[in-house]
Amino acid sequence: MWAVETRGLAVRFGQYQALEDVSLRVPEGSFVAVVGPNGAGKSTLLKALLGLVPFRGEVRIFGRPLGQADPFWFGYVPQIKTFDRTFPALALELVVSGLRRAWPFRVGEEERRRALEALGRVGALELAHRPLGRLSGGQLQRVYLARALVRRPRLLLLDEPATGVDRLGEVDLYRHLEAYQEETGATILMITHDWEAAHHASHVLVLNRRVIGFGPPERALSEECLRQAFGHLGHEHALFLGGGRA
Ligand SMILES: Nc1ncnc2c1ncn2[C@@H]1O[C@H](COP(=O)(O)OP(=O)(O)OP(=O)(O)O)[C@@H](O)[C@H]1O
Repeated sequence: MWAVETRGLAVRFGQYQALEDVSLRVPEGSFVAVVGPNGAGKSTLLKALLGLVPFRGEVRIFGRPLGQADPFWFGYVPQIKTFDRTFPALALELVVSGLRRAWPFRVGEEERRRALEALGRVGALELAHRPLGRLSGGQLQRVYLARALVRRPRLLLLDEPATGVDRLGEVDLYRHLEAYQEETGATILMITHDWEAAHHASHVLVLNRRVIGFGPPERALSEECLRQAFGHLGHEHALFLGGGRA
């Protein structure tokens, strides 16, 4: 079964065409790195899959039209660069909000247990009772990941989850994701600007308003695809084509 299937997906913001004719079939259990230049429509694609932006075309999730998909199938880590740090809440409450459709003003025992387990899973148990405003960028990323994992999603959509995370934390993050995937068989789509991470994915989607390439890293990240997506081969890409930084 396809975890995600899109046909002719298109998103327009006023006069601006952010995505055009995106047709994709993502196999269940795959780990897809989504790459492309700034403004390529990567975040917009994830939002369309979540039904957060209006689109034309067809989206099916695990075989069902998007409108009939169970919201609890999805786990989402948005870009958190614009997070409001004055928002008065504890990390634990943010994680519990992943189990609800509304903000949890009271946290039940079972919810607390599950939230603590999710925080433990991403190595952030000690952050549970910290106010969100006192977390570093990398710590906040972990808490958001715990929030996405707490509902044990079949489809995990991650928008640059390693932003603000140090190199060691990044390796740790990928380890947690791999462990979750191994345990549950979940499908993961992750937007990244990290070529090394893309190289380790099972599939790479190279996006620039349209699908430039989709397939195993060695095929999707061919020189031709990167040239089409980025218009040139910059320093990083040349490095990557040389076999990555590992
Ligand atoms: N709500 C919106 N209203 C109007 N334009 C938008 C909206 N959201 C995104 N856009 C535009 O659509 C284009 C794609 O944006 P998107 O955030 O999907 O790109 P991206 O590939 O995720 O970029 P980045 O790598 O910089 O995060 C951009 O030109 C952006 O300005």
